[in-house]
Amino acid sequence: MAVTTITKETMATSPPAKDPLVGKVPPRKLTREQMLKTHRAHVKKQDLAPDAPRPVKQPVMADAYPACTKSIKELEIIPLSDLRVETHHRGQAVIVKIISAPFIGAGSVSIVEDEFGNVDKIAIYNQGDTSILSGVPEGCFVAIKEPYYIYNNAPGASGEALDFMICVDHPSDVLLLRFTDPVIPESLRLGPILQTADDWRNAGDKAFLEKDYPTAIFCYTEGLEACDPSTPSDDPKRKSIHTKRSGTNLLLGRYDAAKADAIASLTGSPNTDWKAHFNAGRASYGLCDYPSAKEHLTKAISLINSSSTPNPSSIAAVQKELTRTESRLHEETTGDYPFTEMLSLLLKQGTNPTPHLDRGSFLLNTTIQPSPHHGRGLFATRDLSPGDLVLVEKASLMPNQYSPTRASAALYASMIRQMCDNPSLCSAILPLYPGDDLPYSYPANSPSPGDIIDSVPIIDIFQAEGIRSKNCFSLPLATVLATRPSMPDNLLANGLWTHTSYMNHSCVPNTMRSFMGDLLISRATRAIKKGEEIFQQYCPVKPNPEERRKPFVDNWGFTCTCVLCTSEQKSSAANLAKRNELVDKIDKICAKHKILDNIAVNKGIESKDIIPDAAIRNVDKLMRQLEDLHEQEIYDGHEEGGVLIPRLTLIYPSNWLISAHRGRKNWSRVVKYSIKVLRNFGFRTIQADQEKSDRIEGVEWEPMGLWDMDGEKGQGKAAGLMTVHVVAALRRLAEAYESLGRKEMARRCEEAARFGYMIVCGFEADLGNLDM
Ligand SMILES: C[S@@+](CC[C@H](N)C(=O)[O-])C[C@H]1O[C@@H](n2cnc3c(N)ncnc32)[C@H](O)[C@@H]1O
Repeated sequence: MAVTTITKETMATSPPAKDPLVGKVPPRKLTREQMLKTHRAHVKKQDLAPDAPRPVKQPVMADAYPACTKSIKELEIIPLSDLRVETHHRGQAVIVKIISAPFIGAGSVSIVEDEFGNVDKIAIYNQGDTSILSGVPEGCFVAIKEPYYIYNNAPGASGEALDFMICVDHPSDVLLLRFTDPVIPESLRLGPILQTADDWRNAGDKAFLEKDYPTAIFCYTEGLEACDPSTPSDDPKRKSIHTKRSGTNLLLGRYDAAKADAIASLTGSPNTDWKAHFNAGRASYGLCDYPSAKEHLTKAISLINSSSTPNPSSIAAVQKELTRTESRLHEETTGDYPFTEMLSLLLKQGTNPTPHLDRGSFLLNTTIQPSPHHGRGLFATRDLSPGDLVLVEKASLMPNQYSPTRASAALYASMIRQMCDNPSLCSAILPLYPGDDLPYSYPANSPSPGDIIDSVPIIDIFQAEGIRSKNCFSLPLATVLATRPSMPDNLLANGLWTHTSYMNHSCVPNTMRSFMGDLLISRATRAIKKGEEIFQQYCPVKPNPEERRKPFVDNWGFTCTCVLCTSEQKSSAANLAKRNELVDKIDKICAKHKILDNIAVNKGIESKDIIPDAAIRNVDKLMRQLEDLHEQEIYDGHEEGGVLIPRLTLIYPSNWLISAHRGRKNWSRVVKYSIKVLRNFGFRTIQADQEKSDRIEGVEWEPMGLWDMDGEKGQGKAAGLMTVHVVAALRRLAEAYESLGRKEMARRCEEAARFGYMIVCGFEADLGNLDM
């Protein structure tokens, strides 16, 4: 079923303050008949619309509570009749049988019965489709560890009987029990449904053929349990069930389990062991563990070759996997990617492309270390030049969901499901910074999220949501496509890149991030020395310093101390206030005379009108006043080792003036204001220095000077901010020089624009995309 929307439809309503029932056993509950009748009516309605989208529950941080970290064996089993209202039953558990079909809403709601005949309702959230518990079939047994018993309707709602349920948020708080599990009370047990390992294996095979893979896994597991414990561990029956379960786990994307089963199925005979290594290799590939994949696949080939009758089709199948594994290893070690080919692949896929590219991650240029700014950061492991690839990382998680209202819920659901399915992922995801909102922590030296208890990893959904919100990125299908004016800019998915997540923020960073499918590409925007911290912009920065600060405080809980933010703090309050007034005035004039500009932000805004002289003069005058309000001693390189500090509020009027003059083919003015745009983004050009002497058009200029601004002296302090607007200004400059007959300058500007566009898009993309 599709994961589509976030809803709180089945969330408990908060009890009123001082509710006398809180902490007490309810005085009366719905009877078994009432409960089953209402539930069946819901299920019937659901059956009439089986394809209705399945919503996702969004956790509410105010209600956060820790996951159970104890084994079921350590907990006191209590009857359902002991459950107290709005209470987390720490140290206790219930064991119940599911006695109804589930109602699938934001979670799975079922009716359950305990060994004493007590009946209650249970809502299980956050189970993935690979788990039987996402469907909670009637007749299965579950243990709910440290159950949370809540109101299911508003207490005292007029005319309604009080209704309660057990709410299971953390997926590891509920265990699917095997039919013969000794924790199931004797009176509740049905006795084994099937008797022998062969019966269970056949049942597994049947479920497999019906493509009910979670049930197949359940049956194979029962089959393994039913194997005679006195038989040796290399019992062929046991081995064959492991092989089957390995293949099924591979199909479900449960690579950790698939690999463990493959290894458990090794017999010592090349005739069967090549298959075990083949499965282990494919599972390792699924886990992006390419060295291990190569090892297993190489072993598989040598085993096939050593058998008396090597099967050519088996060799071909393994060789195919080995070849692609070697390609991933090549990418991981060299950073060599066919980006243009990758883009064509994304575009070739038609209307519903999958963003998942079969590529490795190139991370060798960076390492995680403690940062003076916050916690841990990413640092360069070697000197990098402007434009160099800093890293390419394949998303650890990235659902194919580009609808803005659904993208974050889809990523949250995928995080939970993937960690349950592949517990080894927990070691990459759970150390990420979760923010400071969790009202509890897990004591050191005792089990905590990610640890395996009762055969499943402990997952805390509130912690996971904190990690999602502090570490995820939004992304288009490809950044180069997003720079096309014709592309809608609201199609954004959400993903998690666990290595890049360690990068701290700077408003004027030394790298720029772009995307290609599910690959995050980061390139250096200036020279970075080995050992230097690497920064990225968490979100596009606002020109106004006050507005700029807000998202970082609100969403990420920090105040930025980059050279731009600290420099701007030195401006007088009076100057900042006057700047705001001028910006308002300029905005009003510009809004009246919208300009034609094909850079990304102006998508869809077009005007063929010639802008009146008076408006141009006015904007020019106000812009000069605005320039004068940027104190030279702060912005013009007298402080901070000669670094030019961006003057972001001046960019919009400079761009407007470029377009206004371009409309009149006044090329010398286009040159003047394009150079101003570059300077206002913090780039020093030789020409910009000459600007005041009015010799703009007579000065030769070295385009690379744009990027390598200050050499050794400015190392780590340069503040040029690379954006698609810089590229657009360079193109305008090139066009203007061309029109003025200055071919060499035009060529150099075009070359600089291409270089900038490579940084913006992550690869050498065609500048023509900016006109599409
Ligand atoms: C994605 S994490 C970055 C890695 C983080 N430093 C860590 O130790 O895991 C984002 C968090 O890092 C912190 N952070 C990032 N950039 C920062 C900066 N420039 N100054 C202070 N804190 C920053 C904020 O707390 C933010 O919520």
